[in-house]
Amino acid sequence: MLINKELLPTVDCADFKDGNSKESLAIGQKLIAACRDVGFAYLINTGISQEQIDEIFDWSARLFALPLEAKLKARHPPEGWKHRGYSGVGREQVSQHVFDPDELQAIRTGKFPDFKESFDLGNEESEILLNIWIPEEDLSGFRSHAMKFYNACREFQLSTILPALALGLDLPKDFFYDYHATDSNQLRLLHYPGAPTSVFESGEKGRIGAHTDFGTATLLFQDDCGGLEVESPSQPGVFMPVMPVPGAVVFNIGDFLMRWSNDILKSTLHRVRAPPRKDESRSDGMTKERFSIAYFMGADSDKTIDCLPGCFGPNRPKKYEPINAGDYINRRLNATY
Ligand SMILES: O=C(O)CCC(=O)C(=O)O
Ligand SMILES: [Fe+2]
Repeated sequence: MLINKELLPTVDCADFKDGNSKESLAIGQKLIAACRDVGFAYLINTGISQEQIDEIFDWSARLFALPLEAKLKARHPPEGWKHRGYSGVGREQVSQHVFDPDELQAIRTGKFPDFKESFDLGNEESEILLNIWIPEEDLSGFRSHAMKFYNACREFQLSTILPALALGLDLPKDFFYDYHATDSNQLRLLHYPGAPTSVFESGEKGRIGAHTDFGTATLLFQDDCGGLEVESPSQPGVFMPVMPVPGAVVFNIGDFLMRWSNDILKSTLHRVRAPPRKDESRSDGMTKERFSIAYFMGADSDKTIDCLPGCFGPNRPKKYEPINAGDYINRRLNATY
């Protein structure tokens, strides 16, 4: 069996700088190779400091520890595409066209239902999707700190991720900017509560079912609990643990970029299971809670995309019609809620 290190390539972003050097090109090429071969990578030296990450995890813990009535003051609207605010345990169940059959069966029979709560936010300037905040008096300071972290992710997306993807695909460095200009991104704080280990083992509860992400790409920050698993590129149906690595951010691409690339880049199935028991003799029969934070990068809803230059040709015809980014994402979001 592959060990974790071999499963996910590590891309060191330290030398990317302004994206104009041969080092930047090499980073882009390594990132694209990871997207093609695995769909996932560990990124290091992202410029988002461990201090900033620890700080937002502290805020997340404070938010989810609030009484339910306070969290419900920022309740997520019923429409799936309005991805803002608080969703309580059991509100959302991820759905997927390409399930592995066991997972599909499990969801159909009510097994491994997602046992999680989440809080979503995005660009404060958006006129289409307004953020929904818990009142300041219930969680003073959260709004400004959450936006600070959102902006740090956005800055990394603009300074490094989008140009690196473009360079790795042999496209002009600024190719993706035009499609990601209006900031249609989403920061999602996730909390998977603790529970008796037996309920996870029996399938009465799960954490997040196997799915692919919808958008362009995702940054995923996880605490030290473990449990994230990614489908092995060489063994479909086999899920490999993606251990938390201090200082590393998990990166993956979503279905939108896969389609855009004519399926050259892979949007890979992943899920969160209860972490394996570490030390049986000390187990108190409980699986501990887990926190994670995802930053989903999405294309502007008014942009229409056609197959990326270089991803089609006489031997590789275009597989898909052009599609409007907003239509595509909303169709997927409405299916989960
Ligand atoms: O919690 C995690 O580590 C994964 C979350 C995830 O895959 C998602 O929200 O799309
Ligand atoms: Fe995901």
